Amino acid sequence: MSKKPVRVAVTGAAGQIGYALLFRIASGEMLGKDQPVILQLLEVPAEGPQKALKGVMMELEDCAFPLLAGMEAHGDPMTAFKDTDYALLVGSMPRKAGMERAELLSINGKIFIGQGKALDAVASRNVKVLVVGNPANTNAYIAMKSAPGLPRENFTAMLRLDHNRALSQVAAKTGTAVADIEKLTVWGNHSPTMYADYRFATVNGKSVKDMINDQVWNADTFLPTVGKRGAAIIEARGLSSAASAANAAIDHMRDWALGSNGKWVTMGIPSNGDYGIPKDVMFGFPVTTKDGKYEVVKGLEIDAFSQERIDKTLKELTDEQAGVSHLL
Ligand SMILES: NC(=O)C1=CN([C@@H]2O[C@H](COP(=O)(O)OP(=O)(O)OC[C@H]3O[C@@H](n4cnc5c(N)ncnc54)[C@H](O)[C@@H]3O)[C@@H](O)[C@H]2O)C=CC1
Ligand SMILES: O=C([O-])CC(=O)C(=O)O
Repeated sequence: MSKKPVRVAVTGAAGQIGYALLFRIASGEMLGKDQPVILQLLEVPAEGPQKALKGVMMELEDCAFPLLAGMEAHGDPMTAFKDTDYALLVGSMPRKAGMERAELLSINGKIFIGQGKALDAVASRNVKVLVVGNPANTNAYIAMKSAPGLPRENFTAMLRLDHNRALSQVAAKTGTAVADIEKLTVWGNHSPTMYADYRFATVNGKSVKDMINDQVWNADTFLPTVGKRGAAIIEARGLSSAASAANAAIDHMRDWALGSNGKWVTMGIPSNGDYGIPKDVMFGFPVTTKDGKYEVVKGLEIDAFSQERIDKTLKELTDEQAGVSHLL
């Protein structure tokens, strides 16, 4: 018997990430090739974005996806999020060349108050929320704090693009395949302060750290390359990452919903105090996922270099949090 459709809300659905994301959700790449979906699409309630959204929906229709059980266009989160099981909060302004993501907080932060409240009011009580819109960690924190009626662990921020970027850099450096690399993670904020950490990573059981054996490369090449990759894409494309961001959103939601089969993945999640990160800070952690739940990988040794990096990215996040406390 075929499965009951689930409801997937996507905001910023007519934007560039939306365009790279919706077709893959509708084709079953996010929730499985046997899971029908109903897309609940939110755009700004103005003629231009709504018209563009209609165009995207016409194209979705023209794909005749067997798993697309329905789709709706919305201009109000209170209707867009009704009974939704999954919410991908993408809609917000992207940065331009020369900006840091934190600079978007004053523009984008308030979007996540209204959307958090709407999720609180109308979404499924089990809704899984992924915030993509930047600055993603603090926007996710804002949404979580605006939705006190929902479990806090349902709110997550996207660090998966950073995780995937780190995987590709490590694969290139070691001459190995990304698929063979395990136990890599990215700690902290989706910003240049993030700490991509391959100390525990292995390729077919061999230590990546031993294979690379070059702390200068780690500190001076790897970390800046991963940390500033978003800016490098903007510099090259004139627009911020879209297809790779959509791909990471699919990876994040797929693993959360369907499980990571014991593999480590990185998710931005509200801290429970692990590794000394204060409760509720929306922080990138290594997690494993199973049965729709994530669990932080515990007991990892944090050496002095790593602690310094973790402290730096934590400080940035607590500063961002303090900057929005008057809104919450
Ligand atoms: N966390 C991550 O790893 C990444 C995050 N991003 C962020 O994702 C966001 C979206 O990026 P793009 O799709 O490239 O931008 P875009 O400008 O192409 O599309 C954004 C869309 O959101 C819509 N929108 C704006 N406010 C909205 C609201 N309140 N409700 C619903 N829709 C709204 C706009 O009308 C627009 O269609 C940006 O903040 C960007 O910085 C981008 C790449 C990676
Ligand atoms: O850098 C940006 O502004 C977009 C983004 O978050 C990324 O590509 O990592």
